Amino acid sequence: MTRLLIIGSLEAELGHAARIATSRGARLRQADGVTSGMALARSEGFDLILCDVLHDVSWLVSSLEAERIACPVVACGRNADAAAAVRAIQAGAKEFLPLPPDAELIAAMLQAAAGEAEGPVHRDPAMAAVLRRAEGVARAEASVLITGESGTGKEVLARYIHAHSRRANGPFVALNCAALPEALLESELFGHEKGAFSGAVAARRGKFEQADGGTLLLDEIGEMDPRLQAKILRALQEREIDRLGGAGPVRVDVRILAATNRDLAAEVAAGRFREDLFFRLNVVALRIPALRDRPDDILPIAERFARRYAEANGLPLRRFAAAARAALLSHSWPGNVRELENTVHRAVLLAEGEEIGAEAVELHVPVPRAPGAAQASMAEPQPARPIGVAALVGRRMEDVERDLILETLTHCLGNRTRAAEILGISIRTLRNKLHEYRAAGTPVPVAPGQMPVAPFPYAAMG
Ligand SMILES: Nc1ncnc2c1ncn2[C@@H]1O[C@H](COP(=O)(O)OP(=O)(O)OP(=O)(O)O)[C@@H](O)[C@H]1O
Repeated sequence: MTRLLIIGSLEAELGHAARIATSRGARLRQADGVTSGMALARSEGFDLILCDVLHDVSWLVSSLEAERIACPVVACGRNADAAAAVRAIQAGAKEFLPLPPDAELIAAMLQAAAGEAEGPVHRDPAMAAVLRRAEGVARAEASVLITGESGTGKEVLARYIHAHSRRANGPFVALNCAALPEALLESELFGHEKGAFSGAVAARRGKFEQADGGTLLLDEIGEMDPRLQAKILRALQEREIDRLGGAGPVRVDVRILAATNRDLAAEVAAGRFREDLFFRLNVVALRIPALRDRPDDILPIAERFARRYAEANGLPLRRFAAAARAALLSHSWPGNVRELENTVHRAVLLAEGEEIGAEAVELHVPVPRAPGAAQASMAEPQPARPIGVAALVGRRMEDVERDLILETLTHCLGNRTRAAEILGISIRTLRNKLHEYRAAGTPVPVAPGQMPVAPFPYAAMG
């Protein structure tokens, strides 16, 4: 079930959008303005926010960013208001929804916000066995530990378990435990009262409370600090949590799924992960095989992505030519399904002609990892031209940053959202940097279709 927040009056067209959304199963909340909308976002957590352009979309997006509330914002406005649409996208809105709303468009938005609504694609017997087992345990209440290399589909499997569980109508909330420093992770998990620490300007419900009645996925749990591991254990055993600065425990009804690409048993043996928590989480263990170990999945998953990215870019659906299929099957996919997704995305944009040919399928040879580097670094496509850090010595930080940003953008065919994701910076930061580079006369890559007259992939202005 998608949790939707609408900011704006429900009296006119937005009311119609709200009715379509609820008829498609969304759970709806409404706020009259961005300030009250922010207050709801802090306390409840949403999968999607629809904001009327009559309100300050830019303030909303930057406030969400500043408070690290990850939630896509779709701006909406009257059909003819092209300038408002451009302003909203520039302000960081993910999409623009013209009003009066189109029912199919709303359905597609809700589906995209709910994540993998289509479920995992599979043809290989190895993956079929994992999914059978997942379905079997879905209806139980036990915790499940999902392991597998980075990008194998651990979150997709967690959503699948949630969708087949008795909690399917409750929220599914995911948190990446490696993405935040310990203090922030703690308040993200358990919430805090206003003034609990400097910077806690308003009370905020944590992920445990947001997931009440549903499922909480703790992704990359192997990275969690032992002190927080103890708090998670308490939440599992007592079914209650303590907000930071809170007056007393809060009861929560949450099923925990945990995912990791580490060998947690080895982490326990090394004294880095609590044994009691490990046993508690590991009641049921599901291991997703690496993509290279389930070759029959490669082509069906590639076809799903080819369809998805053709639709998203308004391009015709094309089949893979025989040579392209052979190339996909011969690669070892160190970045697993995520790498396949990036490769197919690029191929869809690069392909010319009736079919997606082998020349559009760019496969990158992985760069050897530095000792101790997180495995997650293998998830993203590798740089086209591997460079050792030592080779950068003597260069200015600023120049290296610019080259990295532009190279990543080229690699993403000018897609800024994707580039910002890979670089780990906000779209806004990326946009500001690109403005600077352009102002200094450096050409900046643009996405195909964005600048029809400019030669791809570089345009002097974008
Ligand atoms: N079987 C599948 N069918 C369709 N899409 C899939 C499948 N498995 C993974 N994906 C897609 O591949 C990408 C990576 O999947 P996901 O985020 O679930 O991996 P992960 O193992 O959780 O990654 P990480 O270890 O980095 O957290 C996502 O875009 C997801 O939608």
